[in-house]
Parts: sequence; structure tokens; C-alpha cells
Amino acid sequence: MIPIVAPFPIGRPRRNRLDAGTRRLVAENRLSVDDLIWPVFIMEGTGTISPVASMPGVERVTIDRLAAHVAPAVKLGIPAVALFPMTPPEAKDAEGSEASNPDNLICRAARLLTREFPDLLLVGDVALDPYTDHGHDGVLRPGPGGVYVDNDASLPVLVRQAVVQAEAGIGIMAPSDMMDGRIGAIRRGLDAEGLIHTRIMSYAAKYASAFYGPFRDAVGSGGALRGDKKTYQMDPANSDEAMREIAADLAEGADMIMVKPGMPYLDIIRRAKDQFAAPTFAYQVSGEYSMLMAAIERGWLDHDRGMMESLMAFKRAGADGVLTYFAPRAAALLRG
Ligand SMILES: NCC(=O)CCC(=O)O
Ligand SMILES: [Mg+2]
Repeated sequence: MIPIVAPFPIGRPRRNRLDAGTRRLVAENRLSVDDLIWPVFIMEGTGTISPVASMPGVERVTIDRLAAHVAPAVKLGIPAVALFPMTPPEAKDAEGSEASNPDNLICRAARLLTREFPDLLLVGDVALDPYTDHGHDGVLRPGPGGVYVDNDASLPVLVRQAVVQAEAGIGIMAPSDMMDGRIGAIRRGLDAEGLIHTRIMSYAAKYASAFYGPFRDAVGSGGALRGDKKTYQMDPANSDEAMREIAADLAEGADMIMVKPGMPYLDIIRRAKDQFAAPTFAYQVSGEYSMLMAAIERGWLDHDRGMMESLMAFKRAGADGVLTYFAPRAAALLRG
């Protein structure tokens, strides 16, 4: 489609920007509270709210503080929270066994939130990195290059993790591990337990990115990480490959797909939406958040305008929703 524009001076594009009313009428995209998913960090202990040093304005909370922490977001109408645990080092092992403990932090948090806020959607991360002492998303076995994150040996562990999380009340499973075939394996595993309503939001195109740094600080997995994740997360140079990853996950039964990180990968979101017309989400990851907040704290950017513009970019790129640490603040602004 080639837009027809009358030549100047008959055509004057500035007419449609003349006043706030006109600008509202012609706005092509809108951000709404309905688009927001809020990632929340949980830790062991009691009575503690602990700031994440590398993410100004973000806190980890103990389970007894979780309902009070989440209540304002629920009140603002945020439809979903994504839960991430800070697993204590003594609960970590090489196989990530704690991931499938039905009484792990995530499951206890999910039972509590389901009871307190029955309409709030819970998104559960499926990957082993918060639970392994080596910081990888799957289990390590001898393989190419010495040790290797073993795809097929990781799948049954991920399936068990998804099942315990679903049984604890998590309605949306979000596999972030990037193993091949995990969406199909998790779907079959859930269905075998009768968990046919559990949705899968696949981190289909997850890049091996520098922008996850502050998150690893928040969940305490950064120091432990041996090597890098380049043998399973995607190369930032690639875009066609993201389309193949997304196609595979949709074919295996993903209900929704995600692109991660967000802002440096807006082109991937647009391609994905145009090509697959599936519910598409962006994760505005910790490094993007902290980058904005660092500039905001120095007075170099305006908080509200910077936040809203960064979120609108995802809508314009074609995302249906955004996982963002700004969610409660954006929702408060949208509610006026
Ligand atoms: N599965 C979650 C992550 O890997 C990182 C998210 C972030 O950096 O915010
Ligand atoms: Mg894949």
C-alpha cells in the first residue's frame, strides 16, 4: 500500500498534529493496562522487602509480604504477574531439582496468590537457571566442547517443573529455557496430568543477550553462571532463525509467543506478528529497564515520558502485551 499524500501546500501533515484532540483521534496505537505483565521477584525468609541494587525501584519480597506487594497492581487492573524466585544457594544443585519441588518458592507464592487474588493470572517461568548451581537453564552432560547443556536430558525436568507449577495454580507456563522440543514436551506433560487449560507462552525467540545482567543479580544466578548461554539462546545477528524458532513453537502447541529482549529486537516482534498473527509478547528485560532508570536517576531522561514511549514502541512493533518492571507505574499513569 502506497499512502497518497497531497503535495505541499495542499497537503500539510502537521494539520493532524495541531491539537491534543486531533492527535488523539489519529493515534494508531494505544497502550492499556490490559497489555501489562509485571515480573515479580520472590525470596525466602519473612518480613523482608529487599531492593535490587542494579534495578532502581524494583524489590524482592518474602512470601508473607507478597500479597501486599501485588495488591496495588491488582487494584490498578494489571491482568498478570510473572513470578521469579531467588533460590537460596543451599537449595541449588547441578540438576536443578528444586525446580520440581511442589513446595518451592514459586509454588508457595502461586498458592498464596491464587487464594488472595483469584482473577490474577500467574505466569510461571520454566527453566532451570534459578535452581542450578552452574546457572544454566538445563542440565549439563559431557558433550561438544566438554560439558554441554543437554537438550533431551533437560526436557523431562522442565516438564516436571511445569506440572508442579500448574498444580500450584499457575495458569500460564512460560518456558524460557530455549531447549529444542520443549513446548511439545511440556504440552504433552501437562495434558497427561489433565492440565489441558494451562496456557503456554513460549519464549520462542530468546537471544543470548547482555541485557539480562541485572536480572541475574536480582535472582542471584549471575555469580554462579559458568560460561555463556550461546549454545541455546539465539545469536543477536539472526532474524530468519527467530521465525523458524517461533514456527516450531507454534507447531508444538504454544498459545502465545514472546520475543526477548524487547527494545533492541523490535524488528523481530514486527516480523513475528506479520508472519504468524499469533498473540505476541515482548519482554522489556532488566537491562533495558536499568538503562532507562540510570539515565532517569541522573536527570538525563524524564521518567514518565521515557517509560511510556519505551512501552508504546512495543505496541507499534506489533506486540499484544509487554512484560515490564514498569508495569505498576505505567498502570498508575494510564489510570490517571
Ligand atoms: N527468564 C527471565 C530472564 O532470563 C531475564 C529477564 C530480564 O533480564 O529481565
Ligand atoms: Mg526453540
